[in-house]
Amino acid sequence: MNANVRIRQQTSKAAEERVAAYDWDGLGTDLDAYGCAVLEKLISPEECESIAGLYLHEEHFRSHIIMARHGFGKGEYRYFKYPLPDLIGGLRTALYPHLATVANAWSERMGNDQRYPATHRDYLELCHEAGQTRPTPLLLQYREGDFNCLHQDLYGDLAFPIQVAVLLSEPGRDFTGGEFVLTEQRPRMQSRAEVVPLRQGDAVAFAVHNRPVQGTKGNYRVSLRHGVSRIRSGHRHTVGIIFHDAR
Ligand SMILES: O=C(O)CCC(=O)C(=O)O
Ligand SMILES: [Fe+2]
Repeated sequence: MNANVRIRQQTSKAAEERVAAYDWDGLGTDLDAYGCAVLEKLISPEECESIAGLYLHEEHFRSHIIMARHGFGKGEYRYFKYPLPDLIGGLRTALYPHLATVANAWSERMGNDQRYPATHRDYLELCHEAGQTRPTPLLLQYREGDFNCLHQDLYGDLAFPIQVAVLLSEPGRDFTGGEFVLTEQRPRMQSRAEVVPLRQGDAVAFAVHNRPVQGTKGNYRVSLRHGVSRIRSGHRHTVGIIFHDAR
């Protein structure tokens, strides 16, 4: 085994262990109740700095999006290339099976036939067979005045229904404003908003587009969007981990 392979395996083991240490029953309960759940301190401040620092190194990325050019808001992001940086790839692989359990329960409750395989490798194979082969993990950068409009990260017919975003900057110190926001549109009802307080290194797992809500007459389906409120001052970086690949 060469040194690179060994380091990669250590990182993915470390990612698996850190992810397994969370209370997944509690996170599942929060996802069911609110459409989101927070994994506090998923990555260390040093790891946050080193991931945010990749932004300037174009060789890690396949594309660069200036949000204002597309009407997505204001700010910018870059999609990582394969192979993903070890920590991000490791977390994507390690988070997936826990989230797939929730995703499968949601599918069943919404009366969908879709079931998600137990490993991310098998899920990616389905994406690739469907022509969705481009990696979706991304690194976002916001400055004062920037914001991210409410949206859904869909990149083709296949969509894994839960995604994760990790805040790489420290609120109050590195930036102010810039809250992570989720909205939930209930059928024939007014929308509900959820603001998710995060510290540096915290991850939020949240519904990508739909989720079931338990009502008095069974489950109904709500439609979600997420975004970021205006950055009032400073700089804010996040890394987004999306489990389906893109067309
Ligand atoms: O910057 C954020 O907190 C949200 C980024 C985002 O839209 C995503 O990760 O999909
Ligand atoms: Fe997003």
